[in-house]
Parts: sequence; structure tokens; C-alpha cells
Amino acid sequence: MNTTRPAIVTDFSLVDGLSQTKTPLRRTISAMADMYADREAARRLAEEDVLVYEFFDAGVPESPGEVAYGTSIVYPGKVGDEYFMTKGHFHSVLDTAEIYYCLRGRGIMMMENPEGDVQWEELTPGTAVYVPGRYAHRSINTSPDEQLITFFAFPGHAGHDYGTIESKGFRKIVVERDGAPAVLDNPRWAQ
Ligand SMILES: O=P(O)(O)OC[C@H]1O[C@H](O)[C@H](O)[C@@H](O)[C@@H]1O
Ligand SMILES: [Fe+2]
Repeated sequence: MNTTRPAIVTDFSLVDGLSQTKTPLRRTISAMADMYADREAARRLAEEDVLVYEFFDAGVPESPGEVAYGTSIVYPGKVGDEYFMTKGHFHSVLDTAEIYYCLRGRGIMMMENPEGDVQWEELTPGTAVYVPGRYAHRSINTSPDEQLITFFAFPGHAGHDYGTIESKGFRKIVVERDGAPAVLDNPRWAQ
């Protein structure tokens, strides 16, 4: 049996979070227009196909024992008064955690479990947020002008479950109120 495996080395820019050697995945407003509370505003932005976030996934094997990792860049912007954010997801293997280390910018990591416990934590450079297993997670950029850049790592076999969030949404949304982020009940949250 050949037990040799090559080490993997990846470049990440500390300026924009991207790898020069790999291609990021990009999500525009049109890929998630219905996830924002103000759907009219989302549709207007979707016409220009505004880029909301991009992320780089190192592409390690999706098996237990592996550590998937990459960087994620959420651009500054709002849909109505709701800040740009990722789609967010549960892991298919629900009880798998994820770590996010904030490299740049300012934001909020929104988390909720199937039983309805909701938590959120601020992301600032140098902060690591450990998302416990069983918690859906979404990163939200609350800066008016800077990218939110995070490095993330999670178990290789975790998988992504988008369906639950796509149909129900998160219980909370993050909007700008008097120039500052505020966490509110999601008016569109469906039980
Ligand atoms: O998968 P989304 O909710 O669209 O978020 C985009 C990406 O964000 C994070 O950085 C996760 O660790 C990735 O696994 C995820 O795919
Ligand atoms: Fe995840």
C-alpha cells in the first residue's frame, strides 16, 4: 500500500483573501435574491447582477479525517437596509463544527440550531469564531466600505445543506439602523 501523500500548500492574499492559483466560487444577488427581507430591492440589484461574496475552497477529499478549508470574501453593501451576507447553511452531517478566523473587515457570524437557539458573534480581525456542530451559519458584512475576509476550516465529510435555510430563512436578520448594525426578528421567517 502506498501511504505517501503530498502536503498541500495554498497561497492566500492578506489583502483580498484570494488565492492566485485557484479559482473562487462567486455568488451574485441573483443567486440569493429571495433570501433578503426586501425582495424588491434584491430584484433591482439582481438586474445588475451585483457580486455579494466569493469564496475559495481548497477542494480536499470529502471524507472523515480531512480538513476542508479556504477563504471567504463578503463584499460591503446592502439590500434595502439589510447587509450583504452569505446564503448560509447547515452541514449535511449536522454535528460537525467549523472555525472562522477573521482576517479583515467587520461583520457578524449568525448561527442557529434546529431547536431554535440563536447566537451571533462579532467578527473583527484577529477574532476566531467556533461555530458548534448542529448550528447553521451565515457571515454578514456590517462594514460600510470594507470587505469581510475570513479563513475557514471544517471536517472534510461535513457537506452543505442549503435547503432548510433556503425555504425557512434564518430567524434573525441584520440591518442598518441609525448607521449601526441591529439584529432584528426576520419578518419572513417561516416555521
Ligand atoms: O456556502 P455558503 O453559505 O454560500 O457560504 C460560502 C462559504 O462560506 C464559508 O466560508 C464556508 O466555510 C464554505 O464552506 C461556504 O461554502
Ligand atoms: Fe459551513
